[in-house]
Amino acid sequence: MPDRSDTPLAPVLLGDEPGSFPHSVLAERHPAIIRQVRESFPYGPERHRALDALLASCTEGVLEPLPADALDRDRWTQWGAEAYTGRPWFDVPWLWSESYFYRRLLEAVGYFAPGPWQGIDPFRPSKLAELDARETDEELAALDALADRPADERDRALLHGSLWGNRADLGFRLDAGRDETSSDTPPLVADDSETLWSLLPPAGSATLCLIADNAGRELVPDLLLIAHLLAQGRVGRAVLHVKPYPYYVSDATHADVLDALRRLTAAPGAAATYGDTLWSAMTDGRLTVRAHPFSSAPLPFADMPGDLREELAAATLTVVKGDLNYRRLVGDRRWPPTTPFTEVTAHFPGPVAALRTLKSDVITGLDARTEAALVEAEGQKWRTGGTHALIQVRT
Ligand SMILES: O=P(O)(O)OC[C@@]1(O)O[C@H](CO)[C@@H](O)[C@@H]1O
Repeated sequence: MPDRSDTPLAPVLLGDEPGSFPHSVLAERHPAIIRQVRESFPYGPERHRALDALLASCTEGVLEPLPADALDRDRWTQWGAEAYTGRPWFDVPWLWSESYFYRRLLEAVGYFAPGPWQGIDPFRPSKLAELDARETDEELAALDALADRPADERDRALLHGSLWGNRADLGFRLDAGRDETSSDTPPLVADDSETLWSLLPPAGSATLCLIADNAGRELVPDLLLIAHLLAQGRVGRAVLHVKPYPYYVSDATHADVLDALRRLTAAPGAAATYGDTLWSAMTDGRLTVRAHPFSSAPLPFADMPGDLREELAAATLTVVKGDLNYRRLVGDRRWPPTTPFTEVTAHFPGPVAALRTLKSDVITGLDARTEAALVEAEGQKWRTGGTHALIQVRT
């Protein structure tokens, strides 16, 4: 991360503290994900053995190097593999070990190797179930009532749909025992939405990059937001950044975009109109989908490569969705919550907006009163419970 003399760097989050959220992800969530994946398809004995080996490695062992013939081995070396392989999963930066876990999981199910399981997304059954759920029908039906509302109400509804859609990630739901907090504190802990709208004036034909997070019930409202912005002329061109391979259980890939798009175009009522807008925008090049390798890198966005930096620098606004992308945007560190968002995102190549529900410890840009009220009401649970959200913008 570039030097910012006025904001000293906070310590990087590791997973080594029993009782902490990162530790619970490594010690409990990852084994649960392996169990879930094992049940998702009738994998044969070889795949089961590889999943067993990963389970042993990630709970009691060390990070093992990728196979010598892995096509992305050099890329992982550039991303720090030599420094971290051979070390216990709990002792390296949490962002690194978590991201590497998904790479190893795909290795275990044969996602990359030539053969029958190549390219089969182990999370697809749960992603499709979510897309097919009754709740998705209900959310899409609500678009009918929106059609007659004033423009500013529609703007707000679609922005908030995309924001709160982030609450619906499938990995999060694996934590069945996580406490639901009820609190009198406002759901939005920061709200720079006025600034966001000022960057995307009507008929301004801005270029928007949206760095997507989860598929299913998050991606659908993300796509609806993009369709709305295109239809309003607030955006002339949009680029949707997705993951190059299945990641963090429910993160969106290109295949998930196509599933979501089909869901929209096949829906009754207004939803199909949004779907048609997106379909024609993809067809004529106003909407493109990108799967840059760095999208699944175990590194903060401050380390993004030059080509991606250039692309994002040319955007009027980049919207960064979700919790993991927030960690990558501000740096996965124990920042004091009042650390200015504008300073920790100074490295970003252009104007950037974070839309995120709070599901991990990292937080910046709070005012002292908000932080104090949250702590008073909930201790530290507001950081990880997914019950609060933020819209933060750096112009
Ligand atoms: O990025 P998302 O989908 O909003 O959230 C991902 C998440 O649920 O998974 C990670 C823990 O595994 C945390 O970064 C975060 O809580």
